[in-house]
Amino acid sequence: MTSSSSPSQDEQIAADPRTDSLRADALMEEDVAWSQEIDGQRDGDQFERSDRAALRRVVGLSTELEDVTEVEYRQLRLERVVLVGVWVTGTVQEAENSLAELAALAETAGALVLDGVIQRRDKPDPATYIGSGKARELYDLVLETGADTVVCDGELSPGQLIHLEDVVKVKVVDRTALILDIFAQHAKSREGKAQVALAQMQYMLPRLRGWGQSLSRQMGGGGGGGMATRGPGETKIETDRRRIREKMAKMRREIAEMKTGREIKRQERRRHRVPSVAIAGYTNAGKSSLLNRLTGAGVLVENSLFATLDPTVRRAETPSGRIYTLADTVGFVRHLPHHLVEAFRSTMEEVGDSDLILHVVDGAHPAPEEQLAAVREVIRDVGAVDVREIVVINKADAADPEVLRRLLRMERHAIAVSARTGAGMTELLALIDTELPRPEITVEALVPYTDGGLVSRVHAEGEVLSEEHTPEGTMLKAQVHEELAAALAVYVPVPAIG
Ligand SMILES: Nc1nc2c(ncn2[C@@H]2O[C@H](COP(=O)(O)OP(=O)(O)OP(=O)(O)O)[C@@H](O)[C@H]2O)c(=O)[nH]1
Ligand SMILES: [Mg+2]
Repeated sequence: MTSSSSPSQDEQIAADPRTDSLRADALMEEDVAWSQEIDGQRDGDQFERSDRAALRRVVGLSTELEDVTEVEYRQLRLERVVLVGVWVTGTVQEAENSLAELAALAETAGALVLDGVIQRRDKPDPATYIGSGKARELYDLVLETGADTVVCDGELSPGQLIHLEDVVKVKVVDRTALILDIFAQHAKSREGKAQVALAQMQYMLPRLRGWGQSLSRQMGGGGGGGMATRGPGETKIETDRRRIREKMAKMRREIAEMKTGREIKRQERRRHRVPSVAIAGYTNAGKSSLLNRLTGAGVLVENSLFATLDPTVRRAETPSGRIYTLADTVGFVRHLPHHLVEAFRSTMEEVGDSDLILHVVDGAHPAPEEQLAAVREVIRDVGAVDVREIVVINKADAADPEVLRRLLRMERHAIAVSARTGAGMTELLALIDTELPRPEITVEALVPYTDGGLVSRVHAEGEVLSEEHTPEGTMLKAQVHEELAAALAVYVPVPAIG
């Protein structure tokens, strides 16, 4: 149909007979703004489509392409997607934010976002997620944009995926699958990879029939019947299912073993009573940037969602010289797939186990309050309700000062900082110092110079109130934790009986 060198755009224009005559003009346009040009000259039918559409178009969603090489690169290996959301509750702004986030997720997964629509409904359609009429309009949009995948903003049942695929004639995936895919791409450690693989298998198991298996659709209701009614395909699916279950069991055993190693390290830290601070927060809030800024850790920072999947723990020191650990954690997202919450529970327990949570929120995001709420929900989920929290409002350099004021008013225990410029870091460090639990036991001990290691420990793990070098050894007065107090007990001078 076309002999041009940039096939997909041409094809998609040419494929639509209504725009065929516009093709030559469109090709002369230098940039990708062609779609608006064509929009302006649409025939009546198309205007009507947008008029009657309860499918509300969310503007500004298309992936911004920086240069031609990127266009070619993306077209070679990436999927072209159209997003669709069902807007059940809340304001239109909230619904649009959710779809904008889905667009960011899709881009993080490597897709090119062509368009996005939302439909207002009381609840998602049990058969096709969006209403069946709207599903046919979605099919038009798929044709028009040349998309090869539709991404739905929710978790769809296996049946909904199949039925919607039937109508739109391209692959349909949901938010859960998308997030699983990103996690799979980003996991680096052996444990992280295993956890994601396990979550993917859990997700796949009930959907095994779904993927292009017309057979399962013919079988209909629940696949009752005995051997006699069972086709060869069904047997294959059952075999697959059994294999997946076996793999999952093996994976669970492996994960349990890997977890032990991390547990031991964590207990070691606990035994030494090193206070721990966990940096938690919504994905892309700037958690890794903050860790880097506070400790020079050199952790990967990326403007993409879920850049961090493997928890990093670094040693840090308060201005007063106390040692503590600072842990970077996996980012949170609204509607975090249940399987992933389970898979990453052990990682998130790191948050629950800490003495202090630095809850990082992106002050420059359009809806920081929603992010705060979503993160708190997960924190509650992993049972970390009793841990003290400092809300760290990040990206103060880019945020609207009015929003910063609003957040600071709302959150009693909050501080505005910028991990990028370093603004607010001194204050944050001081705040961490005051919030970290202090050792409770006051001791006075005369530690001989032969046991200098113990003096160093008191400095690192406790708080030295006074220190004096005498001929017999170091005279220390300090606040220490129980174990250290026990170690010092032998050097506590026995009061003279007078
Ligand atoms: N303007 C501005 N941008 C920032 C600031 N802190 C971080 N960023 C940017 O925000 C993006 C995300 O930063 P990360 O530190 O990777 O965020 P994260 O919370 O670790 O993200 P995940 O690991 O993906 O959950 C990067 O592009 C950073 O450069 C800041 O204070 N100001
Ligand atoms: Mg990170």
